[in-house]
Amino acid sequence: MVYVVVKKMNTRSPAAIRRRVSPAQAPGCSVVVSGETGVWSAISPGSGSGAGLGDPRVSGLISGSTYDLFWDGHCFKSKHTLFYFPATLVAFNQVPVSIWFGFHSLEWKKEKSYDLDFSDPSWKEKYQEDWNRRFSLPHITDIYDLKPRLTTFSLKKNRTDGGSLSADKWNGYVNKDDRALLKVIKYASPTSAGAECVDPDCSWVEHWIHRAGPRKEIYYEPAEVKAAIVTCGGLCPGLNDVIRQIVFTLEIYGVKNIVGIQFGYRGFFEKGLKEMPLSRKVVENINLSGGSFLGVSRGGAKTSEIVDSIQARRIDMLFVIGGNGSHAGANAIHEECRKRKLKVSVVAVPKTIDNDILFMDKTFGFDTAVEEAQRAINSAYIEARSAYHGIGLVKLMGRSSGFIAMQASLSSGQIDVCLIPEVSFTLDGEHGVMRHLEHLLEKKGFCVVCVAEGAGQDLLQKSNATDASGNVILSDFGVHMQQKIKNHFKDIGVPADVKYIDPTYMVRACRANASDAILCTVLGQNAVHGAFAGFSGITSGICNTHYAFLPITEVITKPKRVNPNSRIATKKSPGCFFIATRTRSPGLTK
Ligand SMILES: Nc1ncnc2c1ncn2[C@@H]1O[C@H](COP(=O)(O)OP(=O)(O)O)[C@@H](O)[C@H]1O
Ligand SMILES: O=P(O)(O)OC[C@H]1O[C@](O)(COP(=O)(O)O)[C@@H](O)[C@@H]1O
Repeated sequence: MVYVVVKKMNTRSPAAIRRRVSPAQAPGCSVVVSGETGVWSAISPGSGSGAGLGDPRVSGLISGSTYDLFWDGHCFKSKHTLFYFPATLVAFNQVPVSIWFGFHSLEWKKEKSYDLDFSDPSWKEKYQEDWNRRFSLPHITDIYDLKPRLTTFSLKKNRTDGGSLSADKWNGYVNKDDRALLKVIKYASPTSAGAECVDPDCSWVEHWIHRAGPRKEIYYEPAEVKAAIVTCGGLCPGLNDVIRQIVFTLEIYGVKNIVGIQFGYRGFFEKGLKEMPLSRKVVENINLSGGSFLGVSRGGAKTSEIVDSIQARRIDMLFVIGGNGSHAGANAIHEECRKRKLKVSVVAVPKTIDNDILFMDKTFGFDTAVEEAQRAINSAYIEARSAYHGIGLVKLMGRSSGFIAMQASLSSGQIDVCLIPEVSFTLDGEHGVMRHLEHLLEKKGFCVVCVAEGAGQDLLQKSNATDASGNVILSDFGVHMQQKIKNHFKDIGVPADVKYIDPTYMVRACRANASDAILCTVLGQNAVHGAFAGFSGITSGICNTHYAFLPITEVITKPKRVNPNSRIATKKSPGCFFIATRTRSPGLTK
């Protein structure tokens, strides 16, 4: 299966940055890349003239056929095309193919370089080899012939007695071959609860990822390093904690030149946004408040200009704290630095209250957001409980993933209905949400509903509008629900007192809670260890309870989403349920 991930491109100067692949290199390869209608920037036949969105050949391509992909001199046979946030500039001929790539990065991966043949006795080795290749970490020695030096980050002083090694042998560093297992359950059968299987027998297959932490050898002279930190996307509790830890850890290595880039990627090219010199003294107390000390922004990512700026500023290490979009940006910057043969380490730290980053147990800020969301739920509950036929309605963030709504609902124990983007439902009719609310008012006299912002989008009028980063601007489902409930009960002549709470920005503007603060500390430290170890194009996360480094290309293939059939999603706090399908009665899912 070939995945092509093309994300959020602005088309300001596409012609200047097209990269052409010769059709002659792809004999017999029948096209191409697919994507979401509406965000294609331009598609043109071989001549290169832009055809655009309405082109019937494009619709034909998008309508679910199977195509092969030509990339990098190879024709990859694919069984599925599939994709996510496309918007790159692609031009094609029917056969053979020619593809131009737009200036924002097109990340692609071969998920498998072959079709797995389970009758082949060595299929497992092949699978694991492929996995190891995919999860290997890009390193500056891939393009440079560099010798490491002994680290300046000493752990000796941290040793406590009682270890099995003598003091002179113990060092506490992470070995470059250390790995953590991403998946630890051995399912006896594909029918086991939550089973994720590679083959039909659900054989045990090891999925190893690289362990994060300080290495004994480093690839930079700390005294010569200039390190920069940038925070992008939306706010998230803990941003300041991560900035602070990165600065502290850089200083421990001996770095003197640390700067903050203001207001996201924008700070790289917007005149008037100066670098902020950072030091322990400057960042000492920033964790005491929410927000980002450096400022954040969406949009404006022009990779080549950013790298020009990195070059001009002589930055050696760039720490990008952000979500899926920022990671795609970080990877594009890393690739561009490689192309220009710059010795720069680009290391990301996953940030988003949505908790939608692949492979991560959780992203920092998520816990805090859930905790904060519960205050709103509790208020909605009190309002609903105290009113005659009260209906409390809370809208929480979660563009494409309903983790906050789900966790806040489960942990509060006060929610009757939770609607998330991953589960479709109807509002009207026998099996609709409204009928269930009627039933709740009749039985209990009140009810509380929680909706994620991305829920029910198929029931609303679609908008093609996007924010500055290219994220689709969603229709407001919370407001829609509020009106819908009011109108419904008015229509059926049943009194209902609806109280609507939208705490979205309060949930993410607050300071990190204790558990997030610890997560931020470790993630920030590990990001610095990763950069000094010479990795670039990586991210630092917590996966299966272990701190790990992952190649960015793997974590941005798609957003992590709630599995509505998972055991956590189906574990219900008393009275709470998720609308399960269009056809089943919500009442029956209880
Ligand atoms: N595919 C991409 N390539 C390069 N930069 C990107 C890409 N997608 C988003 N960005 C940039 O990353 C930054 C943050 O993206 P955004 O989607 O707003 O937030 P998040 O990182 O939280 O997902 C923005 O400046 C945006 O322009
Ligand atoms: O109003 P803004 O700043 O665009 O943010 C809204 C978005 O922020 C989020 O909470 C998280 O976004 P990020 O992935 O950028 O952190 C989304 O759920 C929501 O759609």
